[in-house]
Amino acid sequence: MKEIWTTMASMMGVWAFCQSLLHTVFPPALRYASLKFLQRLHSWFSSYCYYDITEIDGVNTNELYNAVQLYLSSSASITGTRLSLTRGLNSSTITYGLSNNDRLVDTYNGVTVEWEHVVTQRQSQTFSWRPLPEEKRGFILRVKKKNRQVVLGSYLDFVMEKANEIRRKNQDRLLYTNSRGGSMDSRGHPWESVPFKHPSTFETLAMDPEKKAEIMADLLDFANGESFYQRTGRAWKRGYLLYGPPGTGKSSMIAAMANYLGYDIYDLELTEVNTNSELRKLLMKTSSKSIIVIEDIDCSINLTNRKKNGGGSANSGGRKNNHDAASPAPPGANGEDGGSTITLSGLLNFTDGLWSCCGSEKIFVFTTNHIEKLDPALLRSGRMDMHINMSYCSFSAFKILLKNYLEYEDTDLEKPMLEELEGVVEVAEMTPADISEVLIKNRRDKNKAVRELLEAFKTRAEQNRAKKLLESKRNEVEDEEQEKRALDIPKDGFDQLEETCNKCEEKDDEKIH
Ligand SMILES: Nc1ncnc2c1ncn2[C@@H]1O[C@H](COP(=O)(O)OP(=O)(O)OP(=O)(O)O)[C@@H](O)[C@H]1O
Ligand SMILES: [Mg+2]
Repeated sequence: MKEIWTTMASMMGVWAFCQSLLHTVFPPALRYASLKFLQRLHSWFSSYCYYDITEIDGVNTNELYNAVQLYLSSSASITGTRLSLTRGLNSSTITYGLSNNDRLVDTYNGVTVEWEHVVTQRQSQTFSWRPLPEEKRGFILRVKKKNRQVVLGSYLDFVMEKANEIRRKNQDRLLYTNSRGGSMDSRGHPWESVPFKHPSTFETLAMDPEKKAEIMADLLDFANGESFYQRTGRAWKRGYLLYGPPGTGKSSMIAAMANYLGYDIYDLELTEVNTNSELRKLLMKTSSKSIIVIEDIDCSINLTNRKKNGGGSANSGGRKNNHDAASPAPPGANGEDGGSTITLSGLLNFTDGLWSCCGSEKIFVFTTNHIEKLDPALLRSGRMDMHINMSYCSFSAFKILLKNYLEYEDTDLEKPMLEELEGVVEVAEMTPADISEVLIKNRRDKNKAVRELLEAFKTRAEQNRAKKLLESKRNEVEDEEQEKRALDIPKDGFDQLEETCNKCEEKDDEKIH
């Protein structure tokens, strides 16, 4: 034992001597150069290569660093007694990651890589416009040299993609609005956002199950259709027009779509947008995987006809200063696109032009209570690919409401009652909103709720019948009056003609005499 200690002491003495010799013989510059040389020598002979991914790249945050951190948090191989936990802004989920100086091995397409999280103290605060954190953080990726191409070619893209997916899954949906008009916030963002927590889903939506399934399949095809859109040369976007009377579930459908696909919603208030270029800027600042909504489009802008100038009843509830693209621009307007007003043409470009595909995977949804007021140009396929009629409550939709509000199944209701309801639901022409009000009011007493609804259906059905009768009578009377007028016109004309002829004859007679 004593011998070992003696040997160790003498070895340390030799090491200390060598070090002091090195310090005196070699100046610092030479020392640095030889260190570099040794490192190079090591990298030549080593079968590995290393990539540094630092948290801050110059003065900007390195997106890849954040992505790697998020990606590794999903790794099944993360173990250990010390992990770092994070909860991001607008997120209700906690993610965990590698803590300082920990390592993790990952495999991708048969290639093994090793990640190390390195945290060191920042030496001195260099000058910077914004204060830098005291710690320098980064990842070192160790890869076998022969696998370098795989890592640089596709692994890092895969990491970024996976991280985005995790971020979306962890993050609450956001609802954006442009209520600030065209002005931007300090980060140059024209949209304001709040967490989107609407509980509407396709399950809670009362509508014909077949129609519902068709819409869901269409949405899913869209979301999974990247390669299809790429192959066919189409921008990866889709337009839906939801039309129907108030209270039939158009807004609820939008919320259900967002919840189904996990997309954010941009609720575009057209009346707050002053020019086409402002509209374009707003579009540029929308993210991928989002639904851009324009509600009550017939009330927001004059959309009667691109070719005609202004006017039109559609404008009555909307803006006064808009004009059509084809109409002469008012003084001060800079022409069609950069003009000082927002036009239908600008809106069409917004949904279908080159700008509509900035970012990708976007859904446009327009809603209206009056489809007949919309310009056909806006409705054509490619702009509004699917027209969804949200109409009065059908019997199948009614059964969904019964199930949602009263937890009723078909079999819970007696057959005569069910048949009676079936006979009146559709003629009553009540909206799901009307029906749900009755159900909410009586949800503690299911039988009372159904009885009250049946009464409401019958009353409304009766009112509708009376209204239709009155209307047909009014039409009959109008037709009769029109017929009479049609007969009157030639008669009046004939009387006038006869009178003129008589006068002429009298004059002729006078001349002869
Ligand atoms: N099809 C439906 N399924 C389930 N609930 C519905 C449906 N339609 C309407 N409702 C209920 O009625 C309320 C109003 O519906 P919603 O706002 O979706 O109607 P809307 O068609 O957008 O009306 P508006 O044209 O006035 O904007 C919602 O809170 C929802 O609970
Ligand atoms: Mg609505």
